[in-house]
Amino acid sequence: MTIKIYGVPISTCTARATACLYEKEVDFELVPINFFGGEHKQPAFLSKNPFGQIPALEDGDLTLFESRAITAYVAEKFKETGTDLIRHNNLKEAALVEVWIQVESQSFDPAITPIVLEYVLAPMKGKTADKAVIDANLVKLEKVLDVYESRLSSTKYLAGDFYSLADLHHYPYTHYFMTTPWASLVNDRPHVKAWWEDISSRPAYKKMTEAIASC
Ligand SMILES: N[C@@H](CCC(=O)N[C@@H](CSO)C(=O)NCC(=O)O)C(=O)O
Repeated sequence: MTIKIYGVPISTCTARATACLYEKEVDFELVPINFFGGEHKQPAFLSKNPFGQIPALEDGDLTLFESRAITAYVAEKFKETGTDLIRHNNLKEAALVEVWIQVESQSFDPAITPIVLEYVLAPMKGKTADKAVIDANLVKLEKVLDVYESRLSSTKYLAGDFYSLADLHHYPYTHYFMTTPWASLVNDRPHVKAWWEDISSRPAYKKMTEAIASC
């Protein structure tokens, strides 16, 4: 049974889910959703995600939504193959992976998302970016990245000296953020820069960006 991902490659949250499948080297079918045509708000998709947001996953009779729940499922289901993303044989390491998964979701994502949505998505919709929103969230993002700089001065990756799902979750929004005029927030922090260069050199990231570029 092939796993299906419903979404579009340029969608950051779809990309988070597909990056995990690429990292685990799991075959899947991407079922395109006509995002700009509003298909994600139609009954057929709402039956997969009542919140009307992409991505959704189907694996046999299981349907999931929320990209981080999807990656957790994939990482658990395929924990014995490919990259160990969740450190399932080491309780302490697994707990630290969860800490930094939550940090990405609760602190990093809320700061970086508005910047990317304003700078990248707004023009796609013919709108001008709201500079006040960008400026306010750049301040928040700097504070988060200062914590990352400190953490990454003592560990190679966020959860420890091993790559994990916590690092992978940063792929999509950081990918877009690095195309904005504020990439220096990453590049001016040596340990954050080294971390980003390391994790974005992985094949899974390259496959994710190739899929985005193919749109
Ligand atoms: N917490 C969820 C967010 C999904 C989401 O915002 N999806 C966007 C596209 S990705 O940027 C989306 O579907 N937006 C349309 C909408 O919110 O109506 C997740 O991680 O899967």
